Amino acid sequence: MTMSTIQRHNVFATHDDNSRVYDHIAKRLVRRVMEGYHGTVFAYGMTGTGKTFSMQGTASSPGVIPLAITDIFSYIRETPSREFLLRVSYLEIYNEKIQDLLSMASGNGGNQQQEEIKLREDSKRGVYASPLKEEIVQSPTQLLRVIARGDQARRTASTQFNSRSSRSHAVVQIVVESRERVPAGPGDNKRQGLLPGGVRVSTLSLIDLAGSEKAAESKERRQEGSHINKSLLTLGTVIAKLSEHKDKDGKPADKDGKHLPYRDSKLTRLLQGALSGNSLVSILCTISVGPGGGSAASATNINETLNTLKFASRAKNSIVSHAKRAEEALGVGGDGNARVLLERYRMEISELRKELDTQAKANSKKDMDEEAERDAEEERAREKEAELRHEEQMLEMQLARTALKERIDHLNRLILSSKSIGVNASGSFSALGIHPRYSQGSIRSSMATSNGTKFGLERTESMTSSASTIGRKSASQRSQRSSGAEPPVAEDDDSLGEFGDGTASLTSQNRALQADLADKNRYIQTLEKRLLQARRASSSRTSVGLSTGKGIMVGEDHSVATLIREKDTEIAELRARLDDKDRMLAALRTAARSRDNADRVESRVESRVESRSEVRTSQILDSNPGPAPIGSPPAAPSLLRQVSYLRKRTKSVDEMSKMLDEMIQDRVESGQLVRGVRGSVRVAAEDRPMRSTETPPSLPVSLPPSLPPSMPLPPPVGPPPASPPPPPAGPPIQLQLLSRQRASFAAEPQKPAVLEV
Ligand SMILES: Nc1ncnc2c1ncn2[C@@H]1O[C@H](COP(=O)(O)OP(=O)(O)OP(=O)(O)O)[C@@H](O)[C@H]1O
Repeated sequence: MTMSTIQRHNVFATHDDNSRVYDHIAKRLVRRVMEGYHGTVFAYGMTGTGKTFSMQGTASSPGVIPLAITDIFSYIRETPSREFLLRVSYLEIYNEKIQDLLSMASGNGGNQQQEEIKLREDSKRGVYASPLKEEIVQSPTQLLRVIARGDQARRTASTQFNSRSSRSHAVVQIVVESRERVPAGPGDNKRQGLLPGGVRVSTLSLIDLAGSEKAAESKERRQEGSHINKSLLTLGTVIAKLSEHKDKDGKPADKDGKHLPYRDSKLTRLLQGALSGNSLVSILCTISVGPGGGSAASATNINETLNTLKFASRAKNSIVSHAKRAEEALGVGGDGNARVLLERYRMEISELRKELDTQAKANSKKDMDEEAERDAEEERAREKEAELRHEEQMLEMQLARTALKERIDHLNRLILSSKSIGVNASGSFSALGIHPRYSQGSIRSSMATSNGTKFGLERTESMTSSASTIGRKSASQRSQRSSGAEPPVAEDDDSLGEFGDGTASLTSQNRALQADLADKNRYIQTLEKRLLQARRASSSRTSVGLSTGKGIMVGEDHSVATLIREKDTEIAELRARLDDKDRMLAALRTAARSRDNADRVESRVESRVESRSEVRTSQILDSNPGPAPIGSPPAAPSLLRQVSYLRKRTKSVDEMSKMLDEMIQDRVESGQLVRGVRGSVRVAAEDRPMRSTETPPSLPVSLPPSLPPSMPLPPPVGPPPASPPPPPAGPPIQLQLLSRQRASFAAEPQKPAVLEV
């Protein structure tokens, strides 16, 4: 074979840059790869002839690999009807061992332990190295950076012909996955339009072979050269046989019909698919035509150049590509399809999208729930505010109710005071009426009731006893009735004729007064209800202020304020009427006491006359008088016993007077009473003189319930009687004074009282 017989295709000179070389040998192939064909571009030639320079190029003159990468992404940009996924691997065959340049640490040598990479064969993928790291790249820069990292790990060394000679075969594989885009429907968005279809997988292999070389000086270089030469020899053998023999089907085979020796080297084994016609192949053969070195070197270069040209010629004639576009793989079944990342990613994306939709729905539902929750919170806040407002209104109404109830209680106290006075009057005055000596005495007091507990109990007791004592007549009159049933209170005739027109009794007056007060209470309750209704009807908040002088002032609600003022006026009138009733009761008591005094004086005069008559007609001295029976006076007491009896009575009266003095002194000391210059005593709270029409108050006293009705009473306090009273038949009577708490009546300014002794 001479140079003239060698067919020359796309021969480039030294001054031709890499882009021109790429455009002629690789550009169309790369485009085919993007369309689904397998493609292989490798550089073959003697060491130092520019293989690496042509494949990688320089920054100013990029080679086939960077230009192919540029075209790959340009094609992706120009093909919107498809979507692509790119993954890249980078390996080297060094001394017939496969090294993963992307898994190796940077630097020359690759000392890092790696799992042995073996070549495997798959019906769909063909021959491939495994395990091999693949990196998915999304941009030209990223892809170039990955390849540059592998270049740094590639083994290079200085040789006789190249200061940085490649000592291995380097294989860059770019796997291109692509799939047709399905137009989005009218209701679909852009992403939903990317419906999964068949995925097409193709591989672009860019191989920078090590240069064949003659025996090197160093053992290492010789060993490397041996493996390099062996692999290149096998490659040449395969290509030579491919051009010489075909099987009956026209497929390349050796002369015996056996398969070609691809397995004799890792290089031919890896290039089996490409060399057998399953891939588009482009071979770049480099030779050195210029003078270099000595004559020996020139002779070597010539031989290598001839070998390269022979290789190129055989390859051109033998490598017949019958590559077909890769079938679109549907689904992810099988080992081959398992590598279709685009499908897997698409399914993963679909699943993630569903999950995203689910989360979006959940978020939407959550948002709705949160919005509902916010609405509920706002509603609760409004309800709480309304509740607080209602509570404030209720509190204001409660204040108004409290003020009203205080007035009601005040009126009730007035009523109870009136009743108590009546009871006490009936009890004490009845008792005084029963015992004329006490009713005749000068003890006069007016003690109003208080709400004290002790006093309440005493008052209750007094009221209980009043059922049998109220309105009783004098002892003589009572003794006349003693044989019969106790007359009812309503039949009390004491008051008849004593009270103005003489038609109404004290009880009747009390009942009328209480009925009147009950009516007033009901009216106050009605006013209270009207107040509440007015407050509820009012939309604006009203402020309620309590005025001690004017009662309740209700904000701007003049009608309510008017009602309250009217009520206050009625209460004031009611109070005035109560005072009038009290004065009327006091007048009744005074009249009853005057009548009792008259009866007692008459009885005392009769008793005194009888006593003197008996003294004259009986013997003066009685040596053995004997004890007098209890309950009846002695028929003929001796003078000495009379004297003794008088002393005892005097002592009893003195004791009672002493008790009263002590009580009055206590009240004077406590400030409740004020003693006058003439010995009179008045209530300290009294700020106005007692009117002449008012009845002097009487000191409430009560008799022990065990006191027998027929028991003689001690003499009244005051001027001693002209003659000694009949001798007592029993123990001296002890007056039970009501407790001091009754002095709290002083807090009632409307109830003036004067206590005189
Ligand atoms: N066309 C060219 N223009 C300018 N310089 C070139 C050209 N071809 C090769 N060179 C230079 O020649 C030297 C050797 O080139 P290169 O390393 O590419 O050879 P090689 O064939 O890869 O050798 P080896 O097989 O030993 O790796 C490099 O310094 C490179 O820059």
